[in-house]
Amino acid sequence: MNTNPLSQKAQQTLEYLQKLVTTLPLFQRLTDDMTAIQEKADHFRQFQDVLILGTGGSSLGGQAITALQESASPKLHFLDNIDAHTFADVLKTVSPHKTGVIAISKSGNTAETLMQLLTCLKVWDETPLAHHFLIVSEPGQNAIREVASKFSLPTLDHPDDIGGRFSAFTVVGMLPAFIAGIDGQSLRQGALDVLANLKEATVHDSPALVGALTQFSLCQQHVNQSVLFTYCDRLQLLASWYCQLWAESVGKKNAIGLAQGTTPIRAAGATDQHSQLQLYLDGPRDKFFTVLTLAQQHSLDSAQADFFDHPALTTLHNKTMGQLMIAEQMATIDTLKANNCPVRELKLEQLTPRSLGSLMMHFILETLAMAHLLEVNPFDQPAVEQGKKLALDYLSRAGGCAKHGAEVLIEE
Ligand SMILES: O=P(O)(O)OC[C@H]1O[C@](O)(CO)[C@@H](O)[C@@H]1O
Repeated sequence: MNTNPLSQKAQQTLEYLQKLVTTLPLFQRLTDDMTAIQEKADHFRQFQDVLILGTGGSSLGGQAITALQESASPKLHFLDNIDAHTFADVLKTVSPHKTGVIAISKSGNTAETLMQLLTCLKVWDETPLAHHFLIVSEPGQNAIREVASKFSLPTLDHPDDIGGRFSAFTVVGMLPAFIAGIDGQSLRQGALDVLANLKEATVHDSPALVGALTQFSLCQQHVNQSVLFTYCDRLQLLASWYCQLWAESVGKKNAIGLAQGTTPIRAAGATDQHSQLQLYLDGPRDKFFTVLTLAQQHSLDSAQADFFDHPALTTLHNKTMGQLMIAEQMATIDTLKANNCPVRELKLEQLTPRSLGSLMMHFILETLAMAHLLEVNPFDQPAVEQGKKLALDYLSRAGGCAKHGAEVLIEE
């Protein structure tokens, strides 16, 4: 019997994950019928533009998945904020008669999403609303369902037993995926592939467990930031999705009130080599790096530079942009290693719906494993409620914004 405490924790965490696979709704629903979602998606595919309202887990999964959209239409606009300037800019570019609007909110009570929806309903008031709008929310009574009922808007159910940040494989991610023409079944298959491997895994060959254990051990040594460096623009939104998943799941107090968690950070290669890398290599040794790379980068025609003298140009001669990207991703990994920074590479042979599904499921499992190791509940987010209540309180009090010196510009 192994008496090393970390080995024991590892074994318990693996058993926890393997049990979750057979019990947790998130994993059970991966083979659910998607006919109703596909039908709604077919309807929305007729539009030129589709606005997807919602925030956090009701938006980020869809954003990460639809980054793989190949077709130009319909154009999807994920509006996940309440910056009226951005909202107005998008509204200027779309014609209500040619645009569908989908509002997603698990709880149905999120102020930001409700404000977005109420704003759109006014703009679309000369269109048949039931044709243009769709509401996705959990069953039962809530604010967004009251709006749906008042305006006779069609609805789809968000599963009530799958939390927002874990919902990318449900209607929340699948509906945008189908609208964008992405093969949602393959995406789910990628997730199922990872679960099948987990069922057979040991503590030594479960990538999710090994990833969580590495980060758990490092965070005992005050390495409490987790940088996800993506070398592919289409994976930048995956990094945003990952940040919410990780932050809301592991960043909280444990049963005896001790603050736990590591801070997720997004970095985009090669761009952020010219912005953040200096700090990463030379600054505080408090970061763990995951470099997400592609084995094959997209390539345009090779550059012609043999008629120049400067070595910065001649080095590029006959080389493609994809080759430069591959060289840079390798160089970043090796430089991090050379500077004794803890780093791992997650390499995708190809970026497809199936490989993306596998990657997302890997991160979900790694997050659940980390929460188990830290002894926190991965499924709640108690601390954010305080700010939500206060914001509504300020909103309802006249002059509340002035307290912070903020002003609201009202445009007629
Ligand atoms: O889907 P909902 O209920 O609108 O919530 C949106 C997001 O808000 C949060 O509750 C945090 O504020 C997230 O956990 C969630 O993904």
